[in-house]
Parts: sequence; C-alpha cells; structure tokens
Amino acid sequence: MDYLESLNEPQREAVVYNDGPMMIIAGAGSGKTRVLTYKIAYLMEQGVEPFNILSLTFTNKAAREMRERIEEVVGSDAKNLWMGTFHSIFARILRFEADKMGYQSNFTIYDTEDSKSVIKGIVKDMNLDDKLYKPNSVLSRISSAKNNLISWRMYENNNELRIEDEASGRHKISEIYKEYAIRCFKANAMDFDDLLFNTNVLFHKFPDVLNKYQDKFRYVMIDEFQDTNISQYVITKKLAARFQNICVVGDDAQSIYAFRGANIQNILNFEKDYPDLKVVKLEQNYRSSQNIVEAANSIIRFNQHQLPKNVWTQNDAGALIEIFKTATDNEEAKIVASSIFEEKMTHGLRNSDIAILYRTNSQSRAIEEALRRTNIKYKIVGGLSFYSRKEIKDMVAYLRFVMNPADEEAFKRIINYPKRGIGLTTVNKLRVIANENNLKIWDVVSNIRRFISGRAATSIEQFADMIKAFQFTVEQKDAFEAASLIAKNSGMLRELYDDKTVEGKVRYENLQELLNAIKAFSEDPEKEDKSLDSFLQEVSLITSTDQDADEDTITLMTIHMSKGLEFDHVYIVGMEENLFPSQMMLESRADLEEERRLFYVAMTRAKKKLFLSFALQRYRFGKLIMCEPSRFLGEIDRTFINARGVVSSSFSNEPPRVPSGFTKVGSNNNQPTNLNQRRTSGFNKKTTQVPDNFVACDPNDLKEGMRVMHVKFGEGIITKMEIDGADKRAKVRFDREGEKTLILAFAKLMILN
Ligand SMILES: Nc1ncnc2c1ncn2[C@@H]1O[C@H](COP(=O)(O)OP(=O)(O)OP(=O)(O)O)[C@@H](O)[C@H]1O
Ligand SMILES: [Mg+2]
Repeated sequence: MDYLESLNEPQREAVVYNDGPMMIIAGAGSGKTRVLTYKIAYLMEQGVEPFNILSLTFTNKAAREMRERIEEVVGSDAKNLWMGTFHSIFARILRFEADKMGYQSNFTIYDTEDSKSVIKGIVKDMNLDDKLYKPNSVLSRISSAKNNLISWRMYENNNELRIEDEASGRHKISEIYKEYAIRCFKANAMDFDDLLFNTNVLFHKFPDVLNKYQDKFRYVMIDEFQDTNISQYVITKKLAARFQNICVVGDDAQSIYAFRGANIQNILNFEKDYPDLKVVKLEQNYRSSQNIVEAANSIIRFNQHQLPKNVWTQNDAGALIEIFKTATDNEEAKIVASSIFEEKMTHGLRNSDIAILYRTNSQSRAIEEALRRTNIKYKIVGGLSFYSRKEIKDMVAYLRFVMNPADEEAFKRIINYPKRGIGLTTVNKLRVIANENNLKIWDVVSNIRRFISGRAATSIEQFADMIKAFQFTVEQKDAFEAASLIAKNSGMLRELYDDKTVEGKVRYENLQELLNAIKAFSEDPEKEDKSLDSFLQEVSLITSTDQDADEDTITLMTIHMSKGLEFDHVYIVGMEENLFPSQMMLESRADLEEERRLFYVAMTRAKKKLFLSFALQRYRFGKLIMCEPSRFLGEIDRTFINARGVVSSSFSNEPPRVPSGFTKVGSNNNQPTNLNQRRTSGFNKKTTQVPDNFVACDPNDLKEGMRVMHVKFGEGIITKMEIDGADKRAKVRFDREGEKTLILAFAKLMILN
C-alpha cells in the first residue's frame, strides 16, 4: 500500500473516505487527479468490483493514463473499470439500450461537420436566408438547448427562447431544431449533444433502465467537475442516487468552458443537493515552482468570483518568469524557437518536456514555421486531427454507410465519390422521394427502379449493389479485410493512387494509415469487440487530445486543450490585448474573468519555467495590426518576473509611439470600446496606431540615402548600412528622433521613395 504513503494528509483522507458524497475543490496541481486515481485503486483493493466503478474524465487519454496508474497497483483487473469521457461512456450505454429509444444499436455519431451539413440542408429546404441562419450559429443554439435539457417540443413552447430568436430575426430556429431532430433520428444518427441529451431521456422514460445502472455504478467519480454542464450534472446525479457514493473533483479557478454551457454553479448546487457532503480542500501544489504558483495566485486575485483558496508550495523558488517583447508574430515565433533550442541545450530537456500554448489555433502557423526551421520536432494537439482529414472522412463515410445505411450524411459524401455520374440534382431528387414517401434514403436507393428510370437509375443501382456486397463482406470477414476490400472496390484507393501530386500522395498514405489503424485494432488483445462497428464507434469519439505520438515532440495546443496536463517548460504566446483576453469573448466582466481563468490554467501547466511573449505587430484577419501587451501581463506581481524585453527595434522597453498623421487601423475592426476602459497593464497605457498600408520591406532592399518610415520613430533617411556577421544594421536619421542604429532583422521599415 505504498501509494498511500506518497500522499499528504488531506489527500490520504480523501482517498480512504468512501461512504457518501464528497467534493474536492482544490487548486491547480494539488493532486486532485492523483487522489481520484488512487481512490479507485484503493476501492478495488478493498474488494469493490471494477465494473461497479464509473469514472468520468475530460479526455479519453486522461482516462487511459489513470487506468495505467491503477493497473500498477491492482493489476489487469483495471481493464474492467468504466472510465472515459462523458460522451464515450454514455455512447456505450446508449448502444446497449438503443432499441428503447427507437434507435438501432449501430447508430452513427454525427460530428460537427455532419450536423452543420444537416442544418444547411434544412435551411435550404425551408427556403430561409442562409446568411441569417448560419449553420454554426443555429447549431450552437440547438446545442445549448440540448445541454440545458430543452427538447424541440419544449423549445417550441418556450416564450423566452422565442423572444430571443425573434429579437435576432431568426424566429424559425425552433422549426429547424424540430426538423433537425427528425432528420437525425431518421438517419439513425446522434450528434455529440444527443449522447448526453438522449441518456437523460432514457433514464427519465425508463426507470427500470435507470435502476439497472444505479445498481451497477456503486461509485461515481468526476474529474474536472468545474467544466460539467447541466445535462452532465443531471445524469450523474441520477446515476448516483441509490448509493450516493459520488466524488467530484475540480477547481473553480480553472472553469474555462462556460462559453460551451459548462456551469460553475454545479459546484454550488452540489453542496445544496448533498447536505451530508464531505468537502476536502487541497492547497499544497506539487507541480510548480514557488514563483509560478505565486505569480498565478497574483493574477487570479483579480477575479471577484471565486471560492477562497490558498495555494502554496514547498517547491523551490525556481526561475523567474520570462517575458519576451517582440516586434512581430514571426519574430515572436523565432524567439520562442531559439529560446527552446537554448533551454534544451542548457537544461538537457526532452522535447516532450516543453509545450507552447496559445489562445487560438490560427496562432500555430508562425510558430510551426519557426520550429521547422530550427529543426525542432513538434505535434499539434487539437488542430485538424487525422480523423478530420477529407480522405479519412470519406473512407469512414463508406464504412459508416455500410454499417448504417440510414446515415444520410455518409450517403451524401460517397454517393458520387469517386465520381459515378450521380449529380446533385439526382441526389436531391432521391431525398425528396424519401421524404415524400416517408422512407429512408437507403430504401429508395436499394429499390431505385420503383422510383426512377434511365441512366441515373442504372448508376444508382450499381451503387446499391456495391453497398450490398460490402455489407456481405463485413459479415464474412474481419474488420481489416473488410475495410481493405471496401477501400479497393469503392474505387477510393485507386482515385487517391492516381493523384500523383504531393498532396495526393499524402492522402493515399493517410488512407493506408487508416487501414493500418483498423488492422491494429482488430488484432488488439485488449479489445473485446474487434468488429468494424466497434472501431467506428471508437473513431467517432476520438477527441483531438487523444492521439499519442511515439516521437519525442514538443506540444503545441490551445490553452483549452491543455487542461489537467503538465510540462517542465511552458511558453504562452500572443499575450496581447484583443487576442488574450480575446476580443471575441469579451462582452462582460464575467467573460473577462473566464479569460483570466484561462490564463491561470495556462500558467499552472508549467512545472519549472514559464515564458510569456507578445508581439507589437501581428497579421490578423489578413491585415497587419498594432498590438498592445495583454492587461494580464500587468496583473502579474512584478516580484516574479524577469522582463528582458528581449527584442524590439530599439531594444527599449517603452511602448511604441506612433507619429501623428497615421490613420487608425481597427476603425473597421469592430472593437468594442469597453475593451479599452480598464487598463492595468504596466506595459502600455496608450492606444497605438499604425498606417493601414504599412508594409515592412525586405532588409535586402534597403540602401543608403533612402527615405523610410519606422512605426515608432516616424520618417527618416538611411545614412549608413552596416553588416556585422549575420546582422544587418542601418543608421537612420529620423526627422523627429535623431539618429538611431537599427537591427534590420527586427526593425520594420517601409520604403517611402
Ligand atoms: N503528495 C504528493 N507527493 C508528490 N507529488 C504529488 C503529490 N500529489 C500530487 N503530486 C504530483 O503533482 C502533480 C500535479 O498533480 P495532479 O495532476 O493530480 O494535480 P491536479 O490537482 O489534478 O492538477 P490540475 O488542477 O491541473 O488538474 C503531478 O505530477 C502529481 O504526480
Ligand atoms: Mg487534474
């Protein structure tokens, strides 16, 4: 039982207490996940059967890691634990119980792209304005209804929602919601939100089913509880109602999914719902250096809404936080890459000890380029994942349709890919026939002669025969053989093989890689169900953090994806106003607090060293804009910072000033004005401006005697060019500021004549 020795007193207390509801609300890095892991191991050691324990995590990867730890203590029995994300666990339950809901157990799980395509179709069929009813925003409206357990029927009768929709000019959303639900059902498909929503319906409508699972799950655990939504909360509460052995673990200061419906209120409700709740606080941080812990504390104090907590650590003070001030986003990337190179040399770090975090995915491009140039291996978590690539989705659509021929989205993808002369008009005709006769698309396709004749009918008949042959194959052969045959006989393999462009080759390799994955799956001794169907289920629930790379790479990801993880060195890039805090998310104080919690999450991922960087100029939305340092930088207690101000054109730490006469960029940027009201940043209190047409020139184009413009110093004349090793410098006599020597790699100059 030596793992108990590796815990501090309150952690141990939390591990061994298992008689009723418990909540651990504790600071970052204080061992919450560790406690949950050992709690499960402890229960199993006490003789609790693994299949009586349900543990819900933020990613499947987190579940896998926990399971491995538990296995170290209790052995292979840990395989039988019910562990995973809410979505994967409830998809599993819904498969078992599908028939009760009128679904077949091989239902498809629609991803966001599928869902949007269904909505697009509905908007078109209803003759609505597709600019007003954008798939994204309609879907998010439906999604948030579902996460608040509002069915389309309830939506229809809900005055408040109707008024909101009417105010935005979109009074048809309730009808779209209804049609969307009908189409998904007809396609034997559920979207991600349905996995939770339908589980709620299932438990509500079928008390005997609920009873069964209540009996089964004697112990229920939830990690990252602060980010659960109402739908998730209600399900788990129901499940735990019999034994009341529910243990939730979280940190209100790390709640970062409110924008997706997560509700911090769940923490407060929990105390009300379980009056005999045992509450445990963990305050000692084991992850980070003292400087990092204190710096993170210093920023989160700016939030008004939080439970009182005092996070401290016995770890060493460690290095100060580095702040890099850089001229442009590309330069920021370069500096981060060279810092990583240097740190690796001096501290003997592996790539996997390092992470670069950013607010939005699009920031990765510049960083990737710089890393490639420096020969540092990296992986992007949460970008376009393997399973989101077109060729993979096409192939998966074939498999989906073979398994579930009601799946209309899969059908749309493959009916004319590879090309078989079945155009959009025909496809639409098929859908109309299906709708009018209240049939599934497959019923029409597989009996096409009854409905249409001519050349199109022949092509469709051939398609139907092909699918029937595939269905037969799937019954006869193992997953890998069947998938290989489908890849070949559908024509997909040849289509990709014939494309000899570089991209085409990559796509062909990707398809092979998918087949490899199916082979590995069908030979995995750990898997009980090795069928193609079961492979598809797993694939549709893969979250982008779940992919493991064997290689030693540094990790690039958004802060949202980094929850629960830790790295020796962490770089947070793009610390600029309007980027972080994000301009798009800032409408209220609550939004700002959520952005700040996001920053808190990012900072507390670092064990030993934290680097923050910002650029003075950055390309955004296709335009070069001036940036101000993030207000969050100014909120960090100065004691913990080493502001080197690494690079700016003049090596100064002053904010850039802008010569008069510059037009203001951003006037068409829709910046809410309230953004500029509160400035605590010690870096920059002024709004900076840059000319709209400012385009920095290539240093090689500069010559003595040229008239140039500099963002900060204004106009001037080049008096001398100097080359010092790799560095090119220019002496410029500025009209206002006098003579300056600029390093051209960093100073951005625009040629005026
Ligand atoms: N008592 C302990 N002794 C030594 N190391 C510990 C102890 N408790 C936790 N740790 C280590 O501290 C680190 C943080 O633990 P863990 O990830 O469980 O924290 P957490 O509270 O879940 O963090 P987060 O809020 O980021 O999810 C891990 O590396 C863990 O192994
Ligand atoms: Mg954790």
